[in-house]
Amino acid sequence: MATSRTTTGPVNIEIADVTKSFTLRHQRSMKELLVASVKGKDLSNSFNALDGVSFDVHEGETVALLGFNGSGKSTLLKLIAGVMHTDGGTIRTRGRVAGLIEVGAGFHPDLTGRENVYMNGAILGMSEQAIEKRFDDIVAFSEIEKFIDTEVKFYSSGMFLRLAFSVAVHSDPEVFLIDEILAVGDEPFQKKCLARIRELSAEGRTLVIVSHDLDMVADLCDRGILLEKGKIVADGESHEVVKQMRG
Ligand SMILES: Nc1ncnc2c1ncn2[C@@H]1O[C@H](COP(=O)(O)OP(=O)(O)OP(=O)(O)O)[C@@H](O)[C@H]1O
Repeated sequence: MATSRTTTGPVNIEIADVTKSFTLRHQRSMKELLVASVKGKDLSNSFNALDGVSFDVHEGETVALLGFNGSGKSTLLKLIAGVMHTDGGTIRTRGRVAGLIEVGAGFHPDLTGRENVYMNGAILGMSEQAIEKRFDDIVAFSEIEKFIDTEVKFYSSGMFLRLAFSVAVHSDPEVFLIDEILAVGDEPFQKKCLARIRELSAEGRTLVIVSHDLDMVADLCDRGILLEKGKIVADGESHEVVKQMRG
């Protein structure tokens, strides 16, 4: 069960009135385009994946981003991670942010696991000495010792996850963002990751997690934020918000 935590610490993530829109691209025939231009009809199909989203996350909070498919959870996490930019509003983060957003993202396919650990560690703000010092621990946690000198293009998605998760937790992040990807790990590794995530949370790190495993995230996180069509419709104790989501 999640324990209740104080939310009066410093703000780690500040999200103010964020909007993000995407354009749906349809194949159009020349005739359709011609008719539309004569009639002055707009065929572009832009929609708001996020629409005026605002909330703060305080240091040490554990937050589950909840919502059905397409509600905007991953988009929001990508914006917080800085791998995508907002169309409106602002996002500010404080401290080192480590994001596990897409399996294999940030890894270079032609480099070996070892080379990617160094590259990824540097991207996450670790010095070369810090990576050297933690290298053996990183590899041991990932349990892919045998493949560490293999080019990662030959890795399975579970092996990517193992290495990426291991580098991220050893980079000592203040803010840890995780999107669904734990699902590609096998059960023993998922359990090990969850135990490590619980340790990070007990140490007072800030976590924001997206998962469709509602019972797992509700237990892991104190707070749940429910998105529906890009808007926040509930923000409260995680089990309560999951209950609301399930109707
Ligand atoms: N790069 C993109 N280009 C166009 N549309 C996008 C892009 N990324 C996301 N979308 C759209 O934005 C909406 C929100 O997507 P997002 O991936 O954030 O939802 P989600 O809540 O994470 O969904 P899921 O539970 O299915 O993973 C969806 O309609 C999706 O199709």
